[in-house]
Amino acid sequence: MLSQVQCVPSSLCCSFLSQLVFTRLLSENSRPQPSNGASRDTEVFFHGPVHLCTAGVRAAFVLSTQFSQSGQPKDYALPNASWSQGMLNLYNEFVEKSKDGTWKRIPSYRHSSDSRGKESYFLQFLEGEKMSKDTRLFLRSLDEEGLGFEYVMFLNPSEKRMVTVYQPGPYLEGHPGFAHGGSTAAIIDSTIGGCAIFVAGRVMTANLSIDFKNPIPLGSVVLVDGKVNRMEGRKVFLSCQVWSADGQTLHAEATALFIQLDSLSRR
Ligand SMILES: CCCCC/C=C\C/C=C\C/C=C\C/C=C\CCCC(=O)SCCNC(=O)CCNC(=O)[C@H](O)C(C)(C)COP(=O)(O)OP(=O)(O)OC[C@H]1O[C@@H](n2cnc3c(N)ncnc32)[C@H](O)[C@@H]1OP(=O)(O)O
Repeated sequence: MLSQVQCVPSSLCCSFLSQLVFTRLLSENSRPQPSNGASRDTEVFFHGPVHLCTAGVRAAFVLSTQFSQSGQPKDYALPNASWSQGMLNLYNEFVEKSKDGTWKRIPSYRHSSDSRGKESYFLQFLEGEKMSKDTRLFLRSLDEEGLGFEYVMFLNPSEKRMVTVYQPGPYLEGHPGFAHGGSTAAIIDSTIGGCAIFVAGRVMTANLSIDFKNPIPLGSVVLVDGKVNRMEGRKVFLSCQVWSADGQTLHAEATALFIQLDSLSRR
């Protein structure tokens, strides 16, 4: 139990918010705790050569693979000490909205294979896929908390909508002090990709068009709000907006086309 409290910034300990976060952590984590008092998410590393095959291109990488001490994959879509107060506020807002089932927090793991069987919405996408234990999801590729993509997604199934509470870290810098546009494209793609997967199963991005309206300061918190607008045969049309946490600044607007795949194995 102590290890879970340590995930929450100490300044929050007496606040109502900390109660919410703490309660949520307790309810979402029923995994057994380590007996030695160490954090459940203490990281253990090993190194080994693996082969990554993508679109016919083969390359050898040496990667480090991360596991929680309990042996369970770490869910990165839960609060950690790098999350700002603004990030926690938005997270708690959507956790509240999830209590009646309208919204659903999407767990997030470092490896695609760790997601298999854990989230029924995405089971169709993951079943039958060839997934290596040693590759990493791009947005979860950094070991240190807070340096890259800190985010949590919430799905609204009836609205075919996904929101991502997102805090870009310093390794995503483009212009000094601001997030690189490519990182913004990546979080948009992943957010609407989640929507597209929900409605259509296996999909790939065919087109993504982004208007960058206002730069995103590093360390700020934004809400990436994407939804499916319509499906025509195999084509899934989506749109997305990126707003500042206070809803006052529109950072980016996007439209996208995803194509439903019959099978990834043919490529
Ligand atoms: C997000 C997390 C949620 C949580 C999930 C939990 C666990 C999940 C674990 C892992 C999930 C991983 C990632 C999350 C998901 C998404 C985020 C990343 C998504 C990407 O980052 S993915 C990489 C970039 N992506 C590519 O690397 C695609 C390269 N590309 C191709 O592989 C082909 O190009 C393809 C397959 C797209 C289509 O090929 P194809 O042969 O199947 O289909 P075809 O060409 O026949 O087109 C059929 C109809 O679409 C029209 N059409 C096609 N392309 C168009 C275009 N660009 N503009 C306008 N119309 C277009 C045609 O005109 C025709 O239209 P019509 O039927 O009317 O004639």
